[in-house]
Amino acid sequence: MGRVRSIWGAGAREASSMSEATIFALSSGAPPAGVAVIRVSGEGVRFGLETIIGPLPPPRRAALRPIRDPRTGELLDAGLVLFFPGPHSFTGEDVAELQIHGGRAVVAAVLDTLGGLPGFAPAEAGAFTRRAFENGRLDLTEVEGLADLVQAETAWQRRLARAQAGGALRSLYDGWRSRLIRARALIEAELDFPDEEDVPGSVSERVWADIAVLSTEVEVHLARAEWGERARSGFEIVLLGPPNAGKSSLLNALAGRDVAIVTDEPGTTRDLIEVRLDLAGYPVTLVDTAGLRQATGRVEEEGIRRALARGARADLLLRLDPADEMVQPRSAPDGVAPEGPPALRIASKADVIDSDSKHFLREAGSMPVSSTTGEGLDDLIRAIGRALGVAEPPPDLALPNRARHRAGLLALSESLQAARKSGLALELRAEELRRAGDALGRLTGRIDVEDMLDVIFREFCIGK
Ligand SMILES: Nc1nc2c(ncn2[C@@H]2O[C@H](COP(=O)(O)OP(=O)(O)OP(=O)(O)O)[C@@H](O)[C@H]2O)c(=O)[nH]1
Ligand SMILES: [K+]
Ligand SMILES: [Mg+2]
Repeated sequence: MGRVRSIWGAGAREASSMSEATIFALSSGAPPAGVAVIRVSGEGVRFGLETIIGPLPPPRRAALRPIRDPRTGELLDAGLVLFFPGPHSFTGEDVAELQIHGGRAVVAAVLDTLGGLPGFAPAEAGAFTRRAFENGRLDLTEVEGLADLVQAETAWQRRLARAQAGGALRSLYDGWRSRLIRARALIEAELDFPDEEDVPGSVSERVWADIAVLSTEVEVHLARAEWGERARSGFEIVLLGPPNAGKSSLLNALAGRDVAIVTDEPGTTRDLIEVRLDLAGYPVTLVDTAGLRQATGRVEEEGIRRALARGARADLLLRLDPADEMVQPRSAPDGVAPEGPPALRIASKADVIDSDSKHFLREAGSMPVSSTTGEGLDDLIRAIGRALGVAEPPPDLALPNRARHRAGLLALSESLQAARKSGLALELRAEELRRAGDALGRLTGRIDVEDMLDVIFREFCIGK
């Protein structure tokens, strides 16, 4: 006991000279779980580990250790301990991971013990990643990729996030940056020594040729932003049609579960009903709505108003009409559907018509679908992919995928284009190249990003 106390006291003095707290957090999911991973980062890691587990394990090698509360000497748990000395760690600081049993009381006791160590403080959301960024282990695009990877729900979200966290955008942008630096150096030389023979005109020509190529590469990359943003943040698809067209049934069929109430009563659905779906790897919000008709009461009227408003800002509409009525119209089709978003026309309840009628409907541009038998659902999912323009993924996964990227790339592209104006004085063209470099620097977080950091790191969960 006495020995433990003396270490405690020494640590407290050490901690007061530390610039930043040693942070710790439960990095795995909420207990109870089979295993819990607690992560610790900062100058106090060595001291903290020695205090609660005894001798440090060799770097990057898992070792089974008892974990004790130094205040009482009580054995809290035994678990695998990993030590990653800085700077070659996730944060760039000394890092430790404790893999312990994932029971609530075990996790609580170990967190409480860590919190009792001098200079130790619970990590805020994103704090580990923020240190990794500040220590130059990650650039801003990799940080964003990690945030997306943790949030990814669908295959395309995972692929994009994995590529970006692994440096796909970083290496592209760093490559562009090196080319810009080289171009600027050559232009500066020409500005400094305008009359010298050793900066021949052909050098300058090559510089501008490469800037032209770079400018095209940026344009091509920027053109993929829409794809990237859609694959990352998803689409909204709204079901519209007359009462009893089978909208709620189709929502349930696509969701694979019983989300919305289905009855043979027209006017069953009144509120908007949303489900988040993974449609062929893309995140989709599918919205069921009230059937469109002359409303019979205030509730239904409001339901229809909401249906139309939501439909008007959808990425895609699914317009349903019962197949038998499309083959033999009994009433004029409703004319109230919103204009604007692209729409797929669906002939619902296709199980009640014969194959000649289906052929006729396809020819007329409708897709026969049956929620009862599942017929036509796979075709519908493929058609949705085509209608949204995501059916053909771009050849690589280095894709701009958020408004921040789009804005930065636009600034970059504009500066490059301005720099290429041959009528402009060389000084001004050089200045535009400098601006292009700044735009890239903001994209990767090398410069001028303090104001954006809080926004970006807020996306993280605690322990990451
Ligand atoms: N045979 C057949 N019947 C269907 C199909 N889809 C829906 N129905 C039936 O059609 C009726 C209406 O279905 P809903 O899904 O409630 O239709 P809705 O468009 O949501 O109706 P409202 O919410 O009232 O606007 C129910 O009796 C369903 O069982 C289908 O694919 N085939
Ligand atoms: K109904
Ligand atoms: Mg319904």
